[in-house]
Amino acid sequence: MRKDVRILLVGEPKVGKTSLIMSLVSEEFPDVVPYRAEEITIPADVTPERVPTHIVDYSEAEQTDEQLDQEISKANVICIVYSVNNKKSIEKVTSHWIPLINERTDKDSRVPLILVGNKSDLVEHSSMETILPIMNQHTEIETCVECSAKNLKNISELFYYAQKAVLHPTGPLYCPEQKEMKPACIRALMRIFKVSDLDNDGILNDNELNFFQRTCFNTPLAPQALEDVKNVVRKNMTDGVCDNGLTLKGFLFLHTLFIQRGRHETTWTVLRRFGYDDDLELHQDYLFPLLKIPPDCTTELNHNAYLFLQSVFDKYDKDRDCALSPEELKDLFDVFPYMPWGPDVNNTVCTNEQGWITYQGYMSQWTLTTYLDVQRCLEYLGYLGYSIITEQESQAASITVTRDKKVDLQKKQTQRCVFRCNIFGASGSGKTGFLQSFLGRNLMHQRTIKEEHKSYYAINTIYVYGQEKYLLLHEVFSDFDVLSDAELSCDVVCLLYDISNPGSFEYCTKVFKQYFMDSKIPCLMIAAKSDLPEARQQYAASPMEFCRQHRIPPPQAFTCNTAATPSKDIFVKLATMAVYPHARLRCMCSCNRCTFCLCQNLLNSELLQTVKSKLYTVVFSRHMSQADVKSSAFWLRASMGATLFAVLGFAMYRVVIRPR
Ligand SMILES: Nc1nc2c(ncn2[C@@H]2O[C@H](COP(=O)(O)OP(=O)(O)OP(=O)(O)O)[C@@H](O)[C@H]2O)c(=O)[nH]1
Ligand SMILES: [Ca+2]
Ligand SMILES: [Ca+2]
Ligand SMILES: [Mg+2]
Ligand SMILES: [Mg+2]
Repeated sequence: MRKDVRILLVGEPKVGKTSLIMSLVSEEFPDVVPYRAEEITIPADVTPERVPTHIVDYSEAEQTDEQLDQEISKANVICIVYSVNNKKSIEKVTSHWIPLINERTDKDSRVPLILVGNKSDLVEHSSMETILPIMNQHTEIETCVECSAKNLKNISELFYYAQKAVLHPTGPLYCPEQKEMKPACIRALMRIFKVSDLDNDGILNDNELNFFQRTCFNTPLAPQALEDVKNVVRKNMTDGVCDNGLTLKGFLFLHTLFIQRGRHETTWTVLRRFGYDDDLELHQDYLFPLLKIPPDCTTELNHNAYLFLQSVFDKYDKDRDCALSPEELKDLFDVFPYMPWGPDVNNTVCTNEQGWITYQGYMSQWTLTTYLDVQRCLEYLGYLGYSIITEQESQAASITVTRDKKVDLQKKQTQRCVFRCNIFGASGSGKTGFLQSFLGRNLMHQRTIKEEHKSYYAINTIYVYGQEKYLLLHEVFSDFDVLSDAELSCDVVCLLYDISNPGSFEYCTKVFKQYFMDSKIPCLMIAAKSDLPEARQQYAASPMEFCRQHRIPPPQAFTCNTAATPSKDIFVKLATMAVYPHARLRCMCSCNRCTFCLCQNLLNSELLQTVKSKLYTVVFSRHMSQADVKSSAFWLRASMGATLFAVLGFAMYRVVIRPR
């Protein structure tokens, strides 16, 4: 809504423009007036809509055509004044004033016009017969009014209409010829109905109506008023009220009624509360509230946002099978102007046997959007009416901006819940297979995925030391020239090669040397397709040697060519490395230097005793100094902290390497 209103009065000389203004201000008819009144500003608190209002006079005797043009382009609403006892001044409305104004304003942003018939005290008859056809012909005419500056009739009304024409224009809402609401208005009200229909049964019951009323007008409806509203609808249509609640049809009828009775400010209040601007588009400020994200920080949904999204899921999972069928999904996104999730989403998150997005998959996808494109997430939550339903200031209240990653590293702890793993590998090395196994899909299943529905992301939850985290895998396109910052900044790097393809390891070594050798991001080498016979890699060092030279954990065998669902162990390892990148694991036997590592959590527990007795080892880190390496006579490598759990029952990877 506009923050102020500028009303311009135009018309033939001597029709009484200046007198109208003076009468409004002094509440009495001035006998003598100047040609042109000074511009006056009425302060917000004395106007009915509480918006400062400027009133501007025009006089041909004092102003040039250029000055008039300027005033026309500055005006928000123009009153064309004629005198009811002066035929010529009426003719001039259509022959001169309307065309002049239309020429000076562009078609899309036409200013509303008000036809003002002054000096009604001088005649018995009304000019409406002449005026109504003009009004029907020119849709930009918002309203017409007859008044008298002399006996102060309809003066304040005139200015109120003018103000209202700017603040609550009927143009976008209603088509007077068809006597019905315009499609854009109906669409907006349908969305509002759907958002307000909290249980998605197609009816606004008393609770939902009261919530709606409270959100829009800040007061609940009295029980009697609620009944009255329903009775009005009942009287006018058969299916407007159902099970003692308002149907969509009834809801739309009510608004048509408001508008037809000239109470369109009611409909505007509702529309604005739900984020619409004067063109009935969702306002940019509504969809994209300000949210500052400093560099090296990531974005996650907070607890309340997950609760809200859960309620949305429950609302649309009508058959309660914990998955959204295509129809249910379509129903959910009905409040969006477009379908936000394409078929690739089904290959980014977990689905059920039918290939439908499960509850877990649904939450994962929201988490992904929040992480990768928080603006989009804000937009989506806006369509769902997040701020209205949760009674928050804006969607920004749903987002946690995490602490700077550098601080996390320094303090050696993190509150984050979402971690990103970028996967590099030569073309055909099995990256997609790796991503899909994270969603529990083996090779057989993966073959059913259409190329055009493929996703370069996979996200799922994983437990890291008993805490649920989201791990986001991203397949980096193998033919890159330069890597974007997003592809370089992640929490853990996966270098993946195909053990059966002798040329595929070299690619990993190149990527590693070029981008990650000197970075602090932990790296893990994946020996993919481990079900196939191993070929000797065409590279100076074997993968094992390469890893040792560069102090990264040894290659991890992986295959998704299994009958059952692929194992999750590798993803637990990755997630652990991502969550605890600082875990410069040292000696776990008796050196007491394990100040940072995960075993700190376990120090006092029996678990550690078990670990100690079973594994007198140095868990390897590539941040470890040469001295550390040499001093250990016998050491065993495993992928960082994951080892701890690996020993305690998980499958474990161990290599014993002779000291050099
Ligand atoms: N009877 C009657 N006379 C009016 C009314 N309004 C204005 N007049 C008279 O009409 C004459 C013209 O009024 P103005 O207010 O100067 O008209 P204007 O439209 O401002 O004229 P310009 O500034 O020359 O364009 C004056 O003599 C007013 O007293 C009215 O409502 N009734
Ligand atoms: Ca309902
Ligand atoms: Ca379902
Ligand atoms: Mg004047
Ligand atoms: Mg691929």
